Amino acid sequence: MKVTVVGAGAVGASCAEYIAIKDFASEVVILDIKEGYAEGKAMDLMQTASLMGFDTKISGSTNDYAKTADSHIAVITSGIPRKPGMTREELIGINAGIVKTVSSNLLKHSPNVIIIVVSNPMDTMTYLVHKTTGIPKNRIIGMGGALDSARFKYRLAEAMEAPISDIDGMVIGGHSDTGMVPLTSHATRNSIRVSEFLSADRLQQVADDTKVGGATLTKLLGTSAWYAPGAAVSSMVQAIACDQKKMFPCSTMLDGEYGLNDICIGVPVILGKDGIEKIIDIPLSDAEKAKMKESAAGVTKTNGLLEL
Ligand SMILES: NC(=O)c1ccc[n+]([C@@H]2O[C@H](COP(=O)([O-])OP(=O)(O)OC[C@H]3O[C@@H](n4cnc5c(N)ncnc54)[C@H](O)[C@@H]3O)[C@@H](O)[C@H]2O)c1
Ligand SMILES: O=C(O)C[C@H](O)C(=O)O
Repeated sequence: MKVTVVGAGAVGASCAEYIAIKDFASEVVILDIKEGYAEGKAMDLMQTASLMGFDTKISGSTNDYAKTADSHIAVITSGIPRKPGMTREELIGINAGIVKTVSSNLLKHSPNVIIIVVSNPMDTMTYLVHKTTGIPKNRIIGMGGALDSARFKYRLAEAMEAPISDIDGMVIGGHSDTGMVPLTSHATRNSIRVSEFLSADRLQQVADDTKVGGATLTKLLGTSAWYAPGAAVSSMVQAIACDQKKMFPCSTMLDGEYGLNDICIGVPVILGKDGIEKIIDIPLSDAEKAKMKESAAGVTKTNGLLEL
């Protein structure tokens, strides 16, 4: 199983590291446009192999896509991250051109590759890959909900003073500061609804903190986060590589599900060897439906900025 990670920056390197440590892929190729950068990251990571106990072979490439040939899965992390005070949507001007070129180059050498889009604004970048490559929708997956759900569980555990392993919960909708829809009414601690443990006000605070999770970290770090994003991507790559049939909220092209069409937005899907094997259309409350509709309107507005 060969995996390519485009972008050897913070998220790309973290993603490659977690994939290697989990030791399910035979080969990871990291590619970056910056001369020598991917090769350096790959060599540094390979020098952790004997310490961390993995056999995955990691190599680097400076913009040579021939080295990515016959990849099963490719992760696109290339592009600029936001700085404190910015929204993800403001990155579209630079990142759209990068994502378009990168996805086209990947497909020249790996025509059957499954693409995971990470670069922001992620839902719109996922839509762009659909519109410009024309490959089947099961092979284009946007990563956002897996990360947002991990942050939701972190905030729920914090509020309940509970171990995170007790918590289950999911965030759907657009991967933006205002567009995320944390499903507080569905979240549980060991099968008991979290509303049994937390007041409505505290639950609202958890949802609000979850939605600005990326912005909070960007303010603290001066650039956006990488550990949890890298871990989220690696879990999705593993689900596909190992045909796990696991459920993650992912950005996917909708054809009527959730009452939405011609939009990529976060909804629960099953990930297995074919990529997105099923979209799960769960019943939402009227309030959640209204939030999802508003979120979709935001993503559609950003999609309108694309030059297709
Ligand atoms: N979807 C999510 O949940 C999520 C999470 C974290 C970050 N992100 C996004 O991921 C992107 C990367 O973030 P980062 O922190 O790793 O940034 P970074 O600046 O650390 O790394 C980006 C890398 O992309 C490379 N690059 C630029 N153009 C390229 C091209 N044409 N081909 C190959 N490589 C190219 C750069 O040289 C750089 O090394 C950003 O857009 C960020 O907003 C998304
Ligand atoms: O917040 C960002 O800009 C990066 C990423 O989308 C995140 O949620 O960490």
